Order: sequence, then structure tokens, then C-alpha cells
Amino acid sequence: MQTGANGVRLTMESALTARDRVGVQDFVLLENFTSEAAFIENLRKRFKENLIYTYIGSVLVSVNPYKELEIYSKQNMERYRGVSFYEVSPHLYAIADNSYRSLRTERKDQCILISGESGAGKTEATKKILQYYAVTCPASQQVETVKDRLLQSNPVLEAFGNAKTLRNDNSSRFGKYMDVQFDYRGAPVGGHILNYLLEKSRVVHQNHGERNFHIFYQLLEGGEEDLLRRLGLEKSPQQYHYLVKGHCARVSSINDKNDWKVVRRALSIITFRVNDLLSIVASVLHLGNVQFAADEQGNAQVTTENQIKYLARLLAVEGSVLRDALIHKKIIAKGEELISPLNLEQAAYARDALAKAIYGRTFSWLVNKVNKSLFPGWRSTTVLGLLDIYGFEVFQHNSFEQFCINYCNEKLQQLFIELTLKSEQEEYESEGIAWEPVQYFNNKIICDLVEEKFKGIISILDEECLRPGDATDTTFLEKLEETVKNHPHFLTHKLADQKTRKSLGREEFRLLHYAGEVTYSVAGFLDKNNDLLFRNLKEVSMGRGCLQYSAEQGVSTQFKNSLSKLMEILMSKEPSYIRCIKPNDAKQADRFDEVLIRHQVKYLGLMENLRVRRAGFAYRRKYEVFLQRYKSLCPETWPTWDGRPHDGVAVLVKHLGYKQEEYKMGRTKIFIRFPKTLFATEDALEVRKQSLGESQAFCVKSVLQCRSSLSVMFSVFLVAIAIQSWWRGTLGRRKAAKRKWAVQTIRRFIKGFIYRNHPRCPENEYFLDYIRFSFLMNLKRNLPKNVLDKSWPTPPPSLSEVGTALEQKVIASEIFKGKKDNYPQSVPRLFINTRLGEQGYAVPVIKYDRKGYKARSRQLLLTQNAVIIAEDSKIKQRIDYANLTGEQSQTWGSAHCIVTSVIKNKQLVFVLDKNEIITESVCQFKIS
Ligand SMILES: Nc1ncnc2c1ncn2[C@@H]1O[C@H](COP(=O)(O)OP(=O)(O)OP(=O)(O)O)[C@@H](O)[C@H]1O
Repeated sequence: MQTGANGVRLTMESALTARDRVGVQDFVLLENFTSEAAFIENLRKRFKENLIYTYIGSVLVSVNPYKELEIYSKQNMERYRGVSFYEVSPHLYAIADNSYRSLRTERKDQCILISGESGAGKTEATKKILQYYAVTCPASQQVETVKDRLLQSNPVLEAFGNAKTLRNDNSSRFGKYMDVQFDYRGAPVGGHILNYLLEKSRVVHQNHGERNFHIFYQLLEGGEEDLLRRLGLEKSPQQYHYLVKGHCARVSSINDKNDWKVVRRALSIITFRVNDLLSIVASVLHLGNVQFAADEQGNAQVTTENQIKYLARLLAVEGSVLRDALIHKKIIAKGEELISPLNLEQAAYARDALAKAIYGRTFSWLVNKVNKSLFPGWRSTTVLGLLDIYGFEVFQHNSFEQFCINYCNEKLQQLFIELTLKSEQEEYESEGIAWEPVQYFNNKIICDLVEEKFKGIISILDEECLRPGDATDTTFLEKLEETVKNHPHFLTHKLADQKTRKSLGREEFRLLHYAGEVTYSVAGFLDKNNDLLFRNLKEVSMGRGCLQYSAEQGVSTQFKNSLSKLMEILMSKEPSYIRCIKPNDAKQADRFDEVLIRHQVKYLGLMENLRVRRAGFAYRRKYEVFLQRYKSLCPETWPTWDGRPHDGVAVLVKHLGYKQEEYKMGRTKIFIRFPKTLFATEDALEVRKQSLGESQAFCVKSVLQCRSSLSVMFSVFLVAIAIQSWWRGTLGRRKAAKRKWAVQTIRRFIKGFIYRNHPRCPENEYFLDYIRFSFLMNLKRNLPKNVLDKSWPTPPPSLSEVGTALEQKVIASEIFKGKKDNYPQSVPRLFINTRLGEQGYAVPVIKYDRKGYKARSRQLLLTQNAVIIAEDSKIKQRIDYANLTGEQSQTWGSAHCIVTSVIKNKQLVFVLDKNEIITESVCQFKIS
């Protein structure tokens, strides 16, 4: 949580008073909520004060500070833990905690959707949320392992999926959805990752100032000599065509050598097949160095035999087969296989296509391995998903990749609208407030334009890719024009009017996205959608098991299908949103580039978010909370209100003169339509606080003066009023606390009843304790008359084991009653081992029957100074401490067991801690 300059906690309402300086914490409180300028001004004010987080309702807007802020400490995490969303200032942790709490209390799966352009801070946000859970969730041995694996998987995925770009030195070049799985105690026990659209083109080409994926440089820079020799690699990246296209193999902010050490270690935890994996990485570099020359017929011939030799070894294929595959194309026409030679350009294309395919498949294989290592072994009860995906991309030149990314954002916006409106509507319904239609733009029309069967852009693209004959990017554009020409969100040079036509090239089409227009160039659409890998190359490259090829499908269709699965996953969860903004292109702290930010506000759809959120009411609060804050503004509610909070708020707002159209009273909350109403109330509170402060000071002063000048009677009278007012306040608070307690107890009881047949867990422990208590009280009244009496009351199912334990307890009393000083204290104690606390040790106690056969062994939990006494000398000798080791064995050297004489055909072992029974519910066995 952020604190103000004076260290005071900034809650949503109290921060309102500082709004001139730091703006509003929630954009819904912007008076002029349709003004983009007001929106940006609010962001700027807050950014200047290092307040990088602001809400739009429950959406968090985050501006990358490009500097370390002291708001991510463990202490800060603790402050956000279990605290209501609006009681603390906006933060990632508030979103993380809120989602986690909903997951625990409502047992509903959650997801946090993080979007923004490259360098806006999505990955950092994801990592910080994971850290938050790592620190604040319950821990166990397994959790530690999972945490470890989650942390280990990160450098591996970053090595293979991230690269230096102009905008970000560690840019994720793939979309990522990660499920964190929790057990019934709320501890993270597993994870699962889905990856989207890896930017494979980077493997063979990088723009100036950019690099290939980190792993290549790490391997060359950090790999041991032996390893490099085995892979046939040289240390210098300059030797490899695929690594020098961007002319910046070395970057000052990146330490490839150190990163390699981390990645190498992490890799061996994730997979045993590190050597295979590195062979494939190396083979990509060798492929890049394969060169061709044209023969007399213009057909390509391989000129770099050495590379083929290495490739054959690394990919475990025949060299001659690979060579042939690189310079020939196999086509199946009318059921017949035809092999035709490739020219230079085609061979280079085939080589690059193979390199991209190999790398892409390897990446998927790796994600698969990571998932296996994160699999908890069973289906966990609840999951929390984190989606770290590129936001809208609008460049000078937009191509197939931007088309896919922007389509993805349309889908996410659709989900946002549906779920936000749905949850608004549900809240209105549950509060008994009439629904008011919300004016918003439904972008379904754009999603349909892209994805509709037969008529959508993706279908047309696939059709064009598959049709026989000469299909080109231009024919695809023509087909588009023909099929969707009348769509209001689609435009081309040919379809545009005179004026717009100037801004559109002949090879371009424009989509009017919900966030604004984007013009796409069709050049390369067909190739990229085909992701063409000639059939014979595909066959050749399947040598290593890491390379698996999926069914043939256009890339855009594959993406559409995986998006539709993603939408299903997200739809089944309760979403939270984080929208990340990059403040400048120079990666500098304290620089707020307004033009760049306006662009992002537009393409993140923030104004549209705000409009949807503000469609109804700007502010809503539980009656109790509202009354507690503002009760001093009305004489009838101050200092306490004895009636229902609902009535108190009604009296209060009437006194404040709220107009009918300014608010609505729901079942449990007040809804305020305009921020100005809230601001006026907040300002009145400030004034009231001052006058209250003055009057208190006055009161104290007058009491002091009274002592000297007025009669004692008068000062007693003043004090009496003060006490009375304090007492009323205390009574009121107690009453409210009691009511709250009652509600919580009833809730816990109901929940416990529902979970009564589950193993003990937070949901049912209260209920089970209650049942146990009732059973014991009943037992107390109906105890058997002697040990042979079998008429024990039947325990409830959840306590079936207690019956036996109780029998033992009664038997124990036969032995110890009157013989041990502290017997009376031990009676009400539970029979389970938990009394030992966390200091207990597990000790194997192995029992033998009279003939010396091993009868039963069992783990006992003992405290360090426990004494085990065996009364029966034969059995005493046979107590087996063989498994005890080190320190414990010395401690246990003096331990004893009491093995009592036969009672009811059973023997009992009582473990004593000094003179006290610490457990007696164990080790009974039949004597043969
Ligand atoms: N909360 C933060 N505090 C300090 N620095 C940050 C924060 N968020 C981001 N940064 C800085 O910005 C850089 C880019 O952030 P990050 O890699 O998370 O961006 P991204 O949105 O994931 O980009 P891409 O889409 O390219 O992967 C980080 O390396 C870090 O230096």
C-alpha cells in the first residue's frame, strides 16, 4: 500500500481530499469522464508523485516507472493481505489479493488479464504477482518445490522466448497464459502454461538494433568449450548469419554468460534431455550458415558441406537426405509424388522455413516439459490464471502478426464488455436496483468480421491458401474486397472514397477496430499463414524426439482456435484486469511522453473501459462503511446510530440534501451516480473534522478551566456528557462487532455443513469442532458405567475415529487417575498428536506380540524431551529405535513407553513428556 508523504494510509476516500495534487485514485471519480485530456492529466499528476497505479473500477492502470520504487517489499505485501480493495491505495497486490480471496472464499477460479504494449511492464507485473503469492500463501514442502520450479521455469522460458528489441531489452516474443493451481488450504501446488504466437520470424531475421532469442547468445557466450566443440559451434556470434542481422549481438544491459549459468541449471531441473535440446538450438545456427549456389540450370546446390555434416549429426538424420530436402520440393499431385528442384531463392526460403519450424516446435516442446514439471499429480481444486499478452499494436507498417494480435485484443475486449456488464447487472439485481441500459460499443461486429465461418477474413485467407492455382497476397485482397465490401469496419483503397483513398495503399486493407483504425499491408499474409514447410523437410526434421508436427492448418486458424479455447478458459473464471502503459520510448524514469501515452490510452481502450464502468454509478459502498465514514455529518447519526445501517444512511443523505437522481439505495449498498456528490460529502467531512478537532480542544480546555473557576458540578456534568458519548460509541461498536460475528459464525457453520464430509480444511474446521464439542458434551452425560460396557454413543461420521480414542481415554483414566499429579489437567485435552506443536518428531515405534513377531508399527509424534516407558519388560526390550538417527537418537535414548497390562484384549502405549501424557491414542494391538 502506498502511504502519503506523512506516512498516513491513503484510503480511497481519504485520498480524495488530496485530489488536486495527486488526482483521483479511481478514474470513475473523474468528473469529466469522457475527456481524454482529463484522463491523461490525472495519470500525469499521479505519475509525477510516483503513484503509478490508478483504478478504473476494478481495472488497474499501471504506468511503467522505469525505476525501482519501494512499494514491493514484504512489509507492503503484508499490508495488502486480506484488506478490502478500496481501503488501500491502488496496487498490483490489491488486485492479486482480491483475486486470491475470491478464489478462497467463493471457490471460484480467477484470472488476471495483463495487457499493454511492448515494454509497458506486463512481465514485471506477472512476476510481482507470483512473488506476492509466493510470500503470502500458506507454504509446505510441496509448495516450496512448486515455487522453485515456477521460478526455475521463468529464466528458461525467457531464454527461449524473449529477445532484445528496440523497445525492450528483455521483450517476451510470445503470449503467455499461466494457471497457478491451489490446494484446499490455498497453497500453490502446481502450474500450467499455454503459449501463443511465438515470433518465429526472429529466428532468421532481426531488425537493426535487435537480437535473436537470448538462448543463442547465452549458449555461445557461456557454454563450456567441450560442449561447444560437441555442437560444432564457435564462441563468436559474428560467425552465424542468424545472429548478426540486427548488428547488436552484445548489449550492455544483458549478461549472457551469467544468464547461461542460471538457464543451464534450470534446464536440468525441467528436462533430462538437455543435450538433445542444445543440439537442436545449435542446429538452427548451422542451418543459418547453409549456403547455396546455382548450377547451370539455375537450380540450387548446397555449397557448405561442413554445415550439412554437423546438421546430420545434431538432428540425427542422413546428411544426403537433408541436403536433397533443402534443394528439392516434394509435392503430391493426383496421388502421385513429384520431386522438383528449387531455385536459389526457394532454397533459402526452405532453409529459413525449416529453421523457424524447428525453433517453434522446440519452444512448444519446452513449454510442455515445464508443464510436466509443474503438474501437481492431481487436478487441483482451484486455479488462478495470469494472462500476459501483447496489447493492440499499431505501427507504421502493420502485417499479419499485428492482425493476429489485434484480433486477440478484440476478443479480450469482447470478454471484458460481457463480463463487466454482466457483473454490473448482477450487482444491480442482487441490490434490487433497476437496470439502466448502458451505451457502449459492442465490438462483436469486428470479431465476426475476422472470424466468421466462410465470410470472415481468416476463412477467406485459409481458402486462398488452400485453393489450387496461383493464389497471391493480391488475390487474397481482391477476394476480401469481394466478400466483405459492405462491412462498416472494413476498407480498402478501392472501396474508400476519394478523400480516404489517399491514406490507403493498393496492397492494404484497413480495419476499424474498437480502439481505432489500423491499416494492414497484405504482403506476406499468405506465406505467414501457410507457415510453409515443404513436406520432405518436415519428414527429415522429425529425427529428434523434441520435434513434433501438428495437423496441417493455417496459422490464423490455429490461432483462432487457440484463442477460442483461451476465451472459454477465461469465461469460466472471474476476471481482473491490469492495463500497462509505457511512459516513454527512451526507457527513462520520470519522463511522461504525452503523445505516446495518449496513443496507448486509445489503443488499450481505456476511455471505453471507463465509459462502460461509469455508465451507471460512479461509487458504491456498503451501508456500514459509508455510515461509519460520514456519520459525523448528521446530528442524528453522530456519534452512533442504533438502528439499521440502511436507515442511518437514508437519514444521513437526506440531511446532506442528496437529490433523488444523485443516488440509489440498494439492499446492502448505497450507489452514488456522480463523483461531485461524493467530493462534496468528502469536503464537508474535512470541514467537520476540523471543527470536531477544535471543539474537542475546546472541551478539554473548558474542563481544565472549570476545575479552577466553575463549580465542580459543572465540570462533572461535562465529563459525564463526554463519558456518555464515549460509552454510546463503544456500545454501538460492540453491537456492530457482535452482529458481524454472528453473521460470520452462521456463514462458517453453513459452509462447514456443506464440506462436512471432506477432510479437515479451513471451510469445515469450525463445523467439525462444533460437532466434536456437542458429541463430547453428550458423552459426558452418558458415559459407560465400566470398561466392559459397550454402549458408547455412536459418534457422527466425521468423528468415527474419536470413538476408539475415547475408549482409550477412559481406559487411560483407569491407569492414571489418582496416580499422577497433573491427571486432572490432562483430561480435557484432545487425543491427537497436535498437542506436540511443531517441535514434535516422528518416531517409529514397532510392537511385537508375545511370540516376538512384529505386530504393528506406527509413527508417534514426540516432543524432544518425551519419555517412553514400557512397563512390560519383555516388550520394553523390543521397542525398536533402530531408525532413529543423530541428534534425535541421543534424545530418544532415554525415552520410554508405557505398555500397560492387557485391558479388554488390547494393549496401550502411553507416551509421556516428563510427567505428562502427551499422546495416548496410538499403538493398540491384539495379543494372539
Ligand atoms: N513496476 C516496475 N518497476 C520498475 N521497473 C519496471 C516495472 N515494470 C517494468 N519495469 C521496467 O520495464 C522493463 C520492461 O518491462 P516488461 O519486460 O515487463 O515489459 P513487457 O510489457 O512485458 O514487454 P514485452 O511485451 O516486450 O515483453 C523491465 O525490464 C523493467 O526494467
